[in-house]
Amino acid sequence: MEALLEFKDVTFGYVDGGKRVEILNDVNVSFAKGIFYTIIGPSGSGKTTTLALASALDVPRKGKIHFLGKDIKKIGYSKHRRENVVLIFQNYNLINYLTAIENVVLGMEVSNSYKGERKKKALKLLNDLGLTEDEAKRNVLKLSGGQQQRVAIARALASNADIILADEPTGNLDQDTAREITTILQELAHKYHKCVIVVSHSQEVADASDIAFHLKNGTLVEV
Ligand SMILES: Nc1ncnc2c1ncn2[C@@H]1O[C@H](COP(=O)(O)OP(=O)(O)OP(=O)(O)O)[C@@H](O)[C@H]1O
Repeated sequence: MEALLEFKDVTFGYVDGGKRVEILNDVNVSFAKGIFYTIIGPSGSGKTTTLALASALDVPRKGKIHFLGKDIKKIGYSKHRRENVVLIFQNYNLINYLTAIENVVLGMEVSNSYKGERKKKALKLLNDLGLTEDEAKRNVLKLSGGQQQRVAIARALASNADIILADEPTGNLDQDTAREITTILQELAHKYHKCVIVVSHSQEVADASDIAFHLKNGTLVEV
């Protein structure tokens, strides 16, 4: 299977009190389209840091990250961030004073479609993810947590990025809603052919994924 995103001997750490603390040590891992991955591991092991590197919010101290075989340094970190990856967070990160549709439209490229068309496409995505038209037209603060996370997922899908990164996307949800969102994350990979990489503390989310990695002592190991 063709690798979409590859970590090649990636080492990264932070300087803490004048001392460098390595978080990832020579990590080699590759991610493909159409697959739902999870990264689990103890608190502070570097899961969020791994997503930050995948999205070029941070850059490796040693080693390289490739997108479709090309070093993202050569692609350009901001281009990679803008075009190839999109992030979903535990607290949804929606714009509070806008409706669900308007939030999804914000995730789209402005390029050549009219605003009316973009709104229609946003409504279709929200419908596909289980929101009614009435809910889609509502201010996002008047939606439940699970519905807000669906809006965040619709916004991610609207972006056309191949890689969807999610940091604890079910962390604020009750068990049933968390299960529904997990099923949607699975669909992002299997139905929409995205490369989905989810950081989670939930064993249930890990069990639902195609490939689960355990991050411990600076290394990712498939479990
Ligand atoms: N900007 C930073 N500067 C210094 N240290 C940092 C910085 N960001 C993270 N760290 C440290 O790096 C380590 C890994 O952090 P990270 O957030 O990646 O862990 P995590 O596995 O996602 O943890 P959790 O499960 O608690 O969210 C932690 O010890 C953290 O304190």
